[in-house]
Amino acid sequence: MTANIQSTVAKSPESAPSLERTAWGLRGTAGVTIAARLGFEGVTHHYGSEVSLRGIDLLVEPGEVVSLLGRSGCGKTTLLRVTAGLEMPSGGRVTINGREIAGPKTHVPPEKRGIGLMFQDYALFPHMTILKNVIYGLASTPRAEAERQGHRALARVGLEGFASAYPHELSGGEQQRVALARAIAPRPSVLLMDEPFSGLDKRLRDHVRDETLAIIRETRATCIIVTHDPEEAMRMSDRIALMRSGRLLQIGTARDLYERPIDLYAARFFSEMNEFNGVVSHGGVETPAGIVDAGTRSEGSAVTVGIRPQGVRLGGEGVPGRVVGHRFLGEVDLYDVAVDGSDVPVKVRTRGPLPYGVGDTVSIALEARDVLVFDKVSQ
Ligand SMILES: Nc1ncnc2c1ncn2[C@@H]1O[C@H](COP(=O)(O)OP(=O)(O)OP(=O)(O)O)[C@@H](O)[C@H]1O
Repeated sequence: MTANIQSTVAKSPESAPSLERTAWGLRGTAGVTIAARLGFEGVTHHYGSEVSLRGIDLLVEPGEVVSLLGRSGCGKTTLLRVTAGLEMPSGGRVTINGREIAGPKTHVPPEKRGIGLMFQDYALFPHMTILKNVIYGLASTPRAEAERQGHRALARVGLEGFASAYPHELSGGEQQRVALARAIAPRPSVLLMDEPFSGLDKRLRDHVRDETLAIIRETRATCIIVTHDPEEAMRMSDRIALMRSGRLLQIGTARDLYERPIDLYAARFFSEMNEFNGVVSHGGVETPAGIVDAGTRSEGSAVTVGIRPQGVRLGGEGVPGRVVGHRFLGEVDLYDVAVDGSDVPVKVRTRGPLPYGVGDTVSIALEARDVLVFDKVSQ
Protein backbone atom coordinates (compact mmCIF):
# COMPACT_ATOMS: atom_id res chain seq x y z
CA MET A 1 0.00 0.00 0.00
CA THR A 2 2.53 2.59 -1.08
CA ALA A 3 1.31 6.07 -1.75
CA ASN A 4 2.91 8.60 -3.98
CA ILE A 5 1.77 11.58 -5.92
CA GLN A 6 2.07 9.89 -9.29
CA SER A 7 -0.10 6.93 -8.39
CA THR A 8 -2.45 9.36 -6.72
CA VAL A 9 -3.01 11.22 -9.95
CA ALA A 10 -3.11 8.12 -12.10
CA LYS A 11 -5.90 6.58 -10.06
CA SER A 12 -8.23 9.61 -10.13
CA PRO A 13 -11.74 8.78 -11.26
CA GLU A 14 -12.51 10.72 -14.45
CA SER A 15 -15.07 12.89 -12.72
CA ALA A 16 -12.54 14.31 -10.26
CA PRO A 17 -9.98 16.96 -11.11
CA SER A 18 -6.66 15.21 -10.56
CA LEU A 19 -4.91 18.22 -9.03
CA GLU A 20 -7.33 18.23 -6.10
CA ARG A 21 -6.17 14.80 -5.16
CA THR A 22 -3.00 16.11 -3.62
CA ALA A 23 -4.60 19.15 -1.97
CA TRP A 24 -6.35 19.01 1.38
CA GLY A 25 -9.50 20.99 2.13
CA LEU A 26 -9.86 24.46 3.54
CA ARG A 27 -8.33 24.98 6.93
CA GLY A 28 -10.80 25.87 9.64
CA THR A 29 -13.60 23.74 8.24
CA ALA A 30 -13.25 20.66 10.43
CA GLY A 31 -16.05 20.27 12.97
CA VAL A 32 -15.18 21.46 16.46
CA THR A 33 -15.64 19.30 19.52
CA ILE A 34 -15.55 19.96 23.26
CA ALA A 35 -12.17 18.71 24.33
CA ALA A 36 -11.94 16.31 27.22
CA ARG A 37 -9.40 15.58 29.95
CA LEU A 38 -8.25 11.99 29.65
CA GLY A 39 -6.89 10.32 32.76
CA PHE A 40 -5.07 7.05 33.46
CA GLU A 41 -4.59 5.97 37.05
CA GLY A 42 -2.46 2.92 37.75
CA VAL A 43 -3.62 1.17 34.59
CA THR A 44 -2.39 -2.39 34.25
CA HIS A 45 -3.13 -4.99 31.60
CA HIS A 46 -2.25 -8.63 30.95
CA TYR A 47 -2.51 -10.85 27.92
CA GLY A 48 -2.92 -14.17 29.73
CA SER A 49 0.10 -14.43 32.01
CA GLU A 50 2.05 -11.77 30.10
CA VAL A 51 2.04 -8.30 31.60
CA SER A 52 1.64 -5.63 28.93
CA LEU A 53 0.94 -2.50 31.05
CA ARG A 54 2.48 -2.03 34.50
CA GLY A 55 0.71 0.86 36.20
CA ILE A 56 0.28 3.75 33.80
CA ASP A 57 -0.41 7.16 35.37
CA LEU A 58 -1.03 9.92 32.86
CA LEU A 59 -3.24 12.97 32.54
CA VAL A 60 -3.82 14.34 29.06
CA GLU A 61 -5.20 17.87 29.14
CA PRO A 62 -8.17 18.98 27.02
CA GLY A 63 -7.03 19.64 23.45
CA GLU A 64 -3.54 18.36 24.15
CA VAL A 65 -1.71 16.13 21.67
CA VAL A 66 0.41 13.48 23.39
CA SER A 67 2.57 10.94 21.59
CA LEU A 68 3.07 7.49 23.04
CA LEU A 69 6.58 6.71 21.97
CA GLY A 70 8.45 3.47 22.42
CA ARG A 71 9.93 0.41 20.83
CA SER A 72 7.87 -2.41 19.45
CA GLY A 73 6.11 -4.39 22.18
CA CYS A 74 6.34 -1.76 24.94
CA GLY A 75 2.55 -1.54 25.26
CA LYS A 76 1.61 1.54 23.20
CA THR A 77 -1.15 -0.12 21.20
CA THR A 78 -2.48 -1.91 24.26
CA LEU A 79 -2.84 1.40 26.10
CA LEU A 80 -4.71 2.81 23.10
CA ARG A 81 -6.97 -0.24 22.96
CA VAL A 82 -7.70 0.00 26.68
CA THR A 83 -8.63 3.66 26.18
CA ALA A 84 -10.89 2.84 23.26
CA GLY A 85 -12.59 0.04 25.18
CA LEU A 86 -11.28 -2.74 22.94
CA GLU A 87 -9.33 -4.23 25.87
CA MET A 88 -10.27 -4.28 29.54
CA PRO A 89 -7.60 -3.14 32.01
CA SER A 90 -6.62 -5.70 34.66
CA GLY A 91 -6.28 -2.90 37.21
CA GLY A 92 -6.50 0.87 37.59
CA ARG A 93 -8.92 3.15 35.81
CA VAL A 94 -9.36 5.36 32.77
CA THR A 95 -11.40 8.54 33.04
CA ILE A 96 -12.77 11.17 30.69
CA ASN A 97 -13.43 14.49 32.43
CA GLY A 98 -13.24 12.62 35.73
CA ARG A 99 -15.88 10.06 34.75
CA GLU A 100 -14.66 6.48 34.87
CA ILE A 101 -14.94 4.77 31.48
CA ALA A 102 -12.85 1.74 32.41
CA GLY A 103 -12.17 0.43 35.88
CA PRO A 104 -12.62 -2.51 38.22
CA LYS A 105 -16.39 -2.36 37.86
CA THR A 106 -16.84 -0.13 34.82
CA HIS A 107 -16.69 -0.80 31.13
CA VAL A 108 -18.31 1.90 29.03
CA PRO A 109 -18.73 0.35 25.57
CA PRO A 110 -16.42 1.74 22.86
CA GLU A 111 -19.21 3.47 20.93
CA LYS A 112 -20.33 5.36 24.05
CA ARG A 113 -16.92 6.82 24.91
CA GLY A 114 -16.89 9.70 22.42
CA ILE A 115 -13.56 8.46 21.13
CA GLY A 116 -12.40 8.52 17.49
CA LEU A 117 -9.97 5.84 16.38
CA MET A 118 -7.57 5.69 13.51
CA PHE A 119 -5.68 2.46 12.94
CA GLN A 120 -2.33 1.86 11.34
CA ASP A 121 -3.87 -0.08 8.43
CA TYR A 122 -6.79 2.42 8.19
CA ALA A 123 -9.29 -0.46 8.57
CA LEU A 124 -11.59 0.80 5.82
CA PHE A 125 -14.44 -1.51 4.81
CA PRO A 126 -13.63 -2.57 1.24
CA HIS A 127 -17.24 -3.19 0.22
CA MET A 128 -18.46 0.23 1.36
CA THR A 129 -18.18 3.52 -0.51
CA ILE A 130 -15.90 6.17 0.90
CA LEU A 131 -18.87 8.15 2.23
CA LYS A 132 -20.34 5.08 3.92
CA ASN A 133 -16.97 4.38 5.51
CA VAL A 134 -16.78 7.94 6.77
CA ILE A 135 -20.27 7.97 8.32
CA TYR A 136 -19.88 4.52 9.86
CA GLY A 137 -19.52 6.00 13.34
CA LEU A 138 -22.61 8.17 12.91
CA ALA A 139 -25.15 5.34 13.04
CA SER A 140 -27.27 7.09 15.63
CA THR A 141 -27.38 10.37 13.68
CA PRO A 142 -30.25 10.87 11.21
CA ARG A 143 -29.09 9.75 7.76
CA ALA A 144 -29.24 13.16 6.02
CA GLU A 145 -27.33 14.84 8.84
CA ALA A 146 -24.78 12.00 8.94
CA GLU A 147 -24.19 12.40 5.20
CA ARG A 148 -23.83 16.15 5.57
CA GLN A 149 -21.18 15.63 8.26
CA GLY A 150 -19.54 12.92 6.18
CA HIS A 151 -19.28 15.18 3.14
CA ARG A 152 -17.93 17.95 5.31
CA ALA A 153 -15.24 15.69 6.79
CA LEU A 154 -14.33 14.44 3.32
CA ALA A 155 -14.11 18.02 2.04
CA ARG A 156 -11.78 18.90 4.88
CA VAL A 157 -9.34 16.20 3.82
CA GLY A 158 -9.69 17.26 0.18
CA LEU A 159 -11.57 14.17 -1.00
CA GLU A 160 -15.10 15.42 -1.49
CA GLY A 161 -15.04 14.18 -5.10
CA PHE A 162 -14.60 10.58 -3.94
CA ALA A 163 -17.68 10.01 -1.82
CA SER A 164 -18.94 7.23 -4.08
CA ALA A 165 -15.56 5.66 -4.84
CA TYR A 166 -14.38 2.48 -3.08
CA PRO A 167 -11.24 2.17 -0.93
CA HIS A 168 -9.35 0.08 -3.52
CA GLU A 169 -9.63 2.97 -6.00
CA LEU A 170 -7.62 5.21 -3.68
CA SER A 171 -3.90 5.38 -3.02
CA GLY A 172 -2.52 4.65 0.45
CA GLY A 173 -2.23 8.37 1.17
CA GLU A 174 -5.85 8.94 0.21
CA GLN A 175 -7.01 6.01 2.29
CA GLN A 176 -5.20 7.57 5.23
CA ARG A 177 -7.19 10.76 4.65
CA VAL A 178 -10.45 8.81 4.51
CA ALA A 179 -9.55 7.12 7.80
CA LEU A 180 -8.91 10.55 9.29
CA ALA A 181 -12.21 11.88 7.94
CA ARG A 182 -13.98 8.86 9.46
CA ALA A 183 -12.30 9.44 12.82
CA ILE A 184 -13.27 13.14 12.99
CA ALA A 185 -16.75 12.97 11.42
CA PRO A 186 -18.54 12.16 14.72
CA ARG A 187 -16.61 15.01 16.38
CA PRO A 188 -15.04 12.88 19.08
CA SER A 189 -13.69 14.61 22.15
CA VAL A 190 -10.76 12.18 22.19
CA LEU A 191 -8.89 11.04 19.10
CA LEU A 192 -6.62 7.98 19.22
CA MET A 193 -4.23 7.32 16.36
CA ASP A 194 -2.14 4.17 16.07
CA GLU A 195 0.94 4.72 13.89
CA PRO A 196 -1.18 6.80 11.50
CA PHE A 197 1.65 7.59 9.10
CA SER A 198 3.65 4.39 9.04
CA GLY A 199 2.11 3.14 5.79
CA LEU A 200 2.98 6.30 3.89
CA ASP A 201 5.73 6.95 1.44
CA LYS A 202 8.46 9.00 3.11
CA ARG A 203 8.06 11.81 0.55
CA LEU A 204 4.40 12.27 1.49
CA ARG A 205 4.78 11.78 5.20
CA ASP A 206 5.86 15.24 6.34
CA HIS A 207 3.09 16.94 4.40
CA VAL A 208 0.47 14.48 5.64
CA ARG A 209 1.66 14.89 9.24
CA ASP A 210 1.37 18.68 9.01
CA GLU A 211 -2.11 18.55 7.48
CA THR A 212 -3.25 15.94 9.99
CA LEU A 213 -1.96 18.01 12.89
CA ALA A 214 -3.76 21.08 11.53
CA ILE A 215 -7.01 19.09 11.50
CA ILE A 216 -6.46 17.75 15.02
CA ARG A 217 -5.90 21.30 16.27
CA GLU A 218 -8.99 22.53 14.48
CA THR A 219 -11.22 19.87 15.99
CA ARG A 220 -9.73 20.67 19.41
CA ALA A 221 -9.93 16.99 20.27
CA THR A 222 -7.62 15.61 22.91
CA CYS A 223 -5.33 13.34 20.98
CA ILE A 224 -2.99 10.42 21.59
CA ILE A 225 -0.73 9.37 18.76
CA VAL A 226 1.18 6.09 18.93
CA THR A 227 4.52 6.12 17.21
CA HIS A 228 7.93 4.50 17.39
CA ASP A 229 9.51 7.42 15.54
CA PRO A 230 11.00 10.07 17.87
CA GLU A 231 11.06 12.71 15.16
CA GLU A 232 7.39 12.16 14.50
CA ALA A 233 6.65 12.43 18.21
CA MET A 234 8.61 15.69 18.44
CA ARG A 235 6.91 17.08 15.40
CA MET A 236 3.34 16.17 16.25
CA SER A 237 2.86 16.49 19.96
CA ASP A 238 2.71 18.90 22.87
CA ARG A 239 4.16 16.25 25.13
CA ILE A 240 5.80 12.91 24.60
CA ALA A 241 5.13 9.91 26.84
CA LEU A 242 8.09 7.58 26.44
CA MET A 243 7.22 3.98 27.26
CA ARG A 244 9.39 1.01 28.07
CA SER A 245 8.28 -2.53 28.95
CA GLY A 246 4.73 -1.56 29.84
CA ARG A 247 5.78 1.47 31.90
CA LEU A 248 5.83 5.21 31.32
CA LEU A 249 9.53 5.96 31.51
CA GLN A 250 9.31 9.73 31.09
CA ILE A 251 6.79 12.33 30.04
CA GLY A 252 7.48 15.89 28.95
CA THR A 253 7.92 18.22 26.04
CA ALA A 254 10.22 17.28 23.20
CA ARG A 255 12.81 19.64 24.68
CA ASP A 256 12.49 18.07 28.15
CA LEU A 257 13.12 14.61 26.79
CA TYR A 258 15.91 15.65 24.46
CA GLU A 259 17.79 17.87 26.89
CA ARG A 260 17.04 16.07 30.14
CA PRO A 261 16.47 12.40 29.36
CA ILE A 262 15.84 10.40 32.49
CA ASP A 263 18.35 7.70 31.59
CA LEU A 264 20.57 6.47 28.82
CA TYR A 265 17.73 4.45 27.27
CA ALA A 266 15.66 7.63 26.91
CA ALA A 267 18.66 9.55 25.58
CA ARG A 268 19.39 6.89 22.98
CA PHE A 269 15.86 7.26 21.69
CA PHE A 270 16.47 10.78 20.49
CA SER A 271 20.03 10.64 19.32
CA GLU A 272 22.86 8.31 18.49
CA MET A 273 25.34 8.37 21.39
CA ASN A 274 29.02 7.91 22.01
CA GLU A 275 29.07 6.06 25.33
CA PHE A 276 31.89 5.74 27.85
CA ASN A 277 31.93 4.35 31.35
CA GLY A 278 33.85 6.24 34.00
CA VAL A 279 34.08 7.25 37.64
CA VAL A 280 33.42 10.70 39.08
CA SER A 281 36.61 12.28 40.35
CA HIS A 282 36.98 15.89 41.50
CA GLY A 283 33.60 16.77 39.95
CA GLY A 284 34.52 15.43 36.53
CA VAL A 285 34.64 12.20 34.56
CA GLU A 286 37.59 11.26 32.46
CA THR A 287 36.62 9.74 29.10
CA PRO A 288 38.72 8.95 25.99
CA ALA A 289 37.00 11.96 24.36
CA GLY A 290 37.95 14.35 27.15
CA ILE A 291 37.06 15.24 30.73
CA VAL A 292 33.40 16.09 31.24
CA ASP A 293 31.54 17.78 34.08
CA ALA A 294 29.89 15.23 36.41
CA GLY A 295 27.15 17.65 37.46
CA THR A 296 25.55 16.54 40.72
CA ARG A 297 26.86 12.96 40.65
CA SER A 298 28.68 12.08 43.82
CA GLU A 299 32.41 11.58 44.06
CA GLY A 300 33.50 8.04 43.23
CA SER A 301 30.22 6.98 41.62
CA ALA A 302 30.27 4.84 38.50
CA VAL A 303 28.65 6.60 35.56
CA THR A 304 28.04 6.25 31.87
CA VAL A 305 28.73 9.35 29.81
CA GLY A 306 26.69 9.83 26.65
CA ILE A 307 27.99 12.26 24.05
CA ARG A 308 25.88 13.19 21.04
CA PRO A 309 27.88 13.03 17.81
CA GLN A 310 26.66 16.52 16.89
CA GLY A 311 28.26 17.81 20.08
CA VAL A 312 31.79 16.80 19.12
CA ARG A 313 33.82 19.49 17.37
CA LEU A 314 36.75 18.70 15.12
CA GLY A 315 39.81 20.95 15.01
CA GLY A 316 41.15 23.50 17.48
CA GLU A 317 42.15 22.60 21.01
CA GLY A 318 41.19 19.16 22.25
CA VAL A 319 41.95 15.47 22.54
CA PRO A 320 44.07 14.14 19.67
CA GLY A 321 42.62 11.49 17.38
CA ARG A 322 42.79 10.10 13.87
CA VAL A 323 40.04 10.05 11.27
CA VAL A 324 39.27 6.41 10.45
CA GLY A 325 36.01 6.89 8.58
CA HIS A 326 34.02 9.55 6.77
CA ARG A 327 30.55 9.36 5.26
CA PHE A 328 28.59 12.00 3.44
CA LEU A 329 24.94 11.88 4.55
CA GLY A 330 23.55 14.86 2.64
CA GLU A 331 22.74 17.46 5.26
CA VAL A 332 25.48 16.23 7.57
CA ASP A 333 28.80 14.45 7.40
CA LEU A 334 29.70 11.65 9.77
CA TYR A 335 33.28 11.14 10.88
CA ASP A 336 34.73 8.25 12.90
CA VAL A 337 37.67 9.37 14.98
CA ALA A 338 39.92 6.88 16.77
CA VAL A 339 41.13 8.09 20.16
CA ASP A 340 43.40 6.54 22.76
CA GLY A 341 41.61 4.50 25.40
CA SER A 342 38.62 3.47 23.30
CA ASP A 343 38.21 0.47 21.00
CA VAL A 344 35.25 2.16 19.38
CA PRO A 345 35.86 5.32 17.33
CA VAL A 346 34.15 8.52 18.46
CA LYS A 347 31.30 9.43 16.11
CA VAL A 348 31.28 13.04 15.03
CA ARG A 349 28.45 14.67 13.10
CA THR A 350 29.21 17.93 11.31
CA ARG A 351 27.10 20.20 9.15
CA GLY A 352 28.82 19.76 5.86
CA PRO A 353 32.27 18.35 5.19
CA LEU A 354 35.42 19.56 6.94
CA PRO A 355 38.89 19.53 5.38
CA TYR A 356 39.81 16.17 6.92
CA GLY A 357 40.13 12.80 5.30
CA VAL A 358 40.72 9.27 6.50
CA GLY A 359 44.17 9.01 8.07
CA ASP A 360 44.35 12.69 9.07
CA THR A 361 45.24 13.65 12.62
CA VAL A 362 42.59 15.85 14.26
CA SER A 363 41.61 17.01 17.70
CA ILE A 364 38.17 16.69 19.22
CA ALA A 365 36.39 18.88 21.74
CA LEU A 366 32.96 18.47 23.35
CA GLU A 367 29.96 20.82 23.55
CA ALA A 368 28.70 20.72 27.15
CA ARG A 369 25.03 20.69 26.08
CA ASP A 370 25.54 17.43 24.18
CA VAL A 371 27.18 15.63 27.07
CA LEU A 372 24.90 13.65 29.40
CA VAL A 373 25.98 11.79 32.53
CA PHE A 374 23.92 8.88 33.88
CA ASP A 375 24.25 6.18 36.49
CA LYS A 376 26.35 3.41 34.99
CA VAL A 377 24.36 1.02 32.82
CA SER A 378 25.51 -2.48 32.06
CA GLN A 379 23.99 -2.96 28.58
N1 LIG B 1 -3.37 -10.15 21.34
C1 LIG B 1 -2.28 -10.37 22.06
N2 LIG B 1 -2.07 -11.53 22.70
C2 LIG B 1 -0.98 -11.76 23.45
N3 LIG B 1 0.01 -10.85 23.62
C3 LIG B 1 -0.13 -9.67 22.99
C4 LIG B 1 -1.27 -9.38 22.17
N4 LIG B 1 -1.11 -8.13 21.69
C5 LIG B 1 0.07 -7.68 22.17
N5 LIG B 1 0.65 -8.60 22.94
C6 LIG B 1 1.92 -8.45 23.66
O1 LIG B 1 1.78 -7.37 24.58
C7 LIG B 1 2.95 -6.54 24.59
C8 LIG B 1 2.57 -5.13 24.21
O2 LIG B 1 2.12 -5.12 22.86
P1 LIG B 1 1.64 -3.81 22.12
O3 LIG B 1 1.11 -4.21 20.78
O4 LIG B 1 0.76 -3.03 23.00
O5 LIG B 1 3.02 -3.04 21.95
P2 LIG B 1 3.38 -1.84 20.99
O6 LIG B 1 4.31 -0.97 21.76
O7 LIG B 1 2.16 -1.21 20.45
O8 LIG B 1 4.16 -2.58 19.84
P3 LIG B 1 4.14 -2.32 18.26
O9 LIG B 1 4.84 -1.00 18.07
O10 LIG B 1 4.91 -3.48 17.72
O11 LIG B 1 2.71 -2.30 17.85
C9 LIG B 1 3.93 -7.22 23.64
O12 LIG B 1 4.78 -8.02 24.40
C10 LIG B 1 3.07 -8.05 22.73
O13 LIG B 1 3.77 -9.18 22.28
